[in-house]
Amino acid sequence: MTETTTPEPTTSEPTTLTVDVVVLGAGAVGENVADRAGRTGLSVAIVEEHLVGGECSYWACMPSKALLRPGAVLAQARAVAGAAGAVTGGVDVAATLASRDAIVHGWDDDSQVEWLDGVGIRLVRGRGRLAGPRRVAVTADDGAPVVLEARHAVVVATGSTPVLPDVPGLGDVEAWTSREATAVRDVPASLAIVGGGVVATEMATAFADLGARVTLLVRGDRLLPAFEPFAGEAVAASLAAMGVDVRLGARLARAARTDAGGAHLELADGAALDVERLLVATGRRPQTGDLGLETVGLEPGAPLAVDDAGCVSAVDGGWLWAAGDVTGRTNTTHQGKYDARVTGDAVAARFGPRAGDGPVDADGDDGWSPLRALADHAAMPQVVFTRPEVAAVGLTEDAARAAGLHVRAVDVPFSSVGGTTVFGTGPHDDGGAARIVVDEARRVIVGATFVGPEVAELLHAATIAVVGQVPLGRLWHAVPAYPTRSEIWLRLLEAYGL
Ligand SMILES: Cc1cc2nc3c(=O)[nH]c(=O)nc-3n(C[C@H](O)[C@H](O)[C@H](O)COP(=O)(O)OP(=O)(O)OC[C@H]3O[C@@H](n4cnc5c(N)ncnc54)[C@H](O)[C@@H]3O)c2cc1C
Ligand SMILES: NC(=O)c1ccc[n+]([C@@H]2O[C@H](COP(=O)([O-])OP(=O)(O)OC[C@H]3O[C@@H](n4cnc5c(N)ncnc54)[C@H](O)[C@@H]3O)[C@@H](O)[C@H]2O)c1
Repeated sequence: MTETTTPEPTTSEPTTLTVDVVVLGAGAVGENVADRAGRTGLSVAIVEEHLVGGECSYWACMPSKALLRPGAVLAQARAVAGAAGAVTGGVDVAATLASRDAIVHGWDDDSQVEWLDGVGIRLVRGRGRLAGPRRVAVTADDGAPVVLEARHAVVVATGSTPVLPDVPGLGDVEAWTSREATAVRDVPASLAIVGGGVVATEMATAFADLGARVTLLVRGDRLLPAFEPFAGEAVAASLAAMGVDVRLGARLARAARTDAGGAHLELADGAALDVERLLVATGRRPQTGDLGLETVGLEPGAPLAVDDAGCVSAVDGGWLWAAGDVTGRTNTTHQGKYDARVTGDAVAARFGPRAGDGPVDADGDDGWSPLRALADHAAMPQVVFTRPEVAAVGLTEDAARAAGLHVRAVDVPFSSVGGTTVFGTGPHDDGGAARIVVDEARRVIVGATFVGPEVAELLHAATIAVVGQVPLGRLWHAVPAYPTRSEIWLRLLEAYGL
């Protein structure tokens, strides 16, 4: 379980470091794999080419939520009589950007590096590539080559990168991805966003709050296509009420740089617009293009398909593992970290000091083994921090039917709940709505969606109900407090017929 270093005689030769486990990528997922495997006594080295903490801490979850929170608070205050009068202005742009800077620690990862040091994980800074079985070659930041040899396992947690559509002229307009948007210093007067998913809707909300004139160019016929249709409809209506120009069925055909340095955009239907900035938010792909996958017989660029423990079973020997965005299996931090805990524990169970004490892939008493990421199949939660927020877990009605389940969807508006009156509703906000999707064969909830202001915190109850497969008859005895918006649960069960 020790770490050994073999310095080579000349500086051009690589230094070889041998550890039990090598983790490639120190985002939230890589850090959690390293922690879970390392806490059992395995020696772990983690390779990171940019900042320890990865996308989520510096360019994704945290800065985007910092940009969104002030507008959400102001909107909610405006919805409450007695508080509304105290709101005399809009979002304070300078203070919001300063708060974002503080939340991302000024893009400095000292505190996370300190944490790695504290738990005994060896950080190797630089770009890593697989160089055959159990070997990772790193070009360190100072240019010195390092070879990491893993006695037992290499875990890939290199995340994902934005996918840019093939639009003529896109390269000339220096289009933003979510990185530039979340790190914004000068808010553009006008911003066009291509995409209708999570990044597009969150950034449209944030930049409208920050004072930009926002145009949303959505290829499809609705926003947030992965969610229940009423979610995208509510967000589209709210964005329009905020002054965002939401164009459905809009295809960007061509882009060109304007004399002023902005972007001239031509749409497939012949319409055109000039904007100061263009943000492209058209999805992400697993980051496996330049990882040396070909040295272990895998195809570069493809997601690293894993089994429920996180093992890349296409590679012989059980030494290659992966977790997080790079697997194409999850696309949120919380679910990636869940996979990381499972994978770190599975690696420890297979190779750690207690390996051999018991079966490594045994199911728990109820079939839910801690060494298998089963929630990925049945109960992934996600919150979209738009206004209204969208909070969903499990299957949509359509997805459940496509999976062959005989389901019934039950819909209830939040206006039916006393707690909503106290919480407050605004002029363009009716309080929102909720849906549960019930598997009629088992009378359990397989999906739930809440749409409304600050519904994020309502989600975990639904996640527990879905993972716990709590029968509706038993849920009936879970009494929500009055007057809270959790009474939506009572209304949903009544609407079902209890
Ligand atoms: C704008 C935006 C907002 C988001 N908001 C949320 C949110 O609110 N909630 C949520 O749950 N999810 C959110 N997500 C998704 C979330 O950011 C990702 O799911 C999460 O970051 C994935 O974590 P990861 O560790 O797998 O990958 P990453 O965070 O991408 O980490 C991978 C790390 O590997 C490093 N790396 C890659 N290749 C190499 C290499 N060859 N050598 C060395 N290092 C390498 C990278 O530098 C990076 O640090 C958001 C995403 C975006 C784009
Ligand atoms: N709050 C959160 O949990 C959160 C926030 C932001 C991002 N994320 C995650 O980050 C990832 C990336 O987000 P995203 O919004 O970029 O992806 P997404 O998959 O959510 O949405 C992509 C959108 O782009 C559209 N699109 C795809 N190709 C296109 C093309 N060629 N032209 C025009 N439109 C096109 C799609 O129809 C879709 O509307 C997602 O997996 C998301 O879950 C999560």
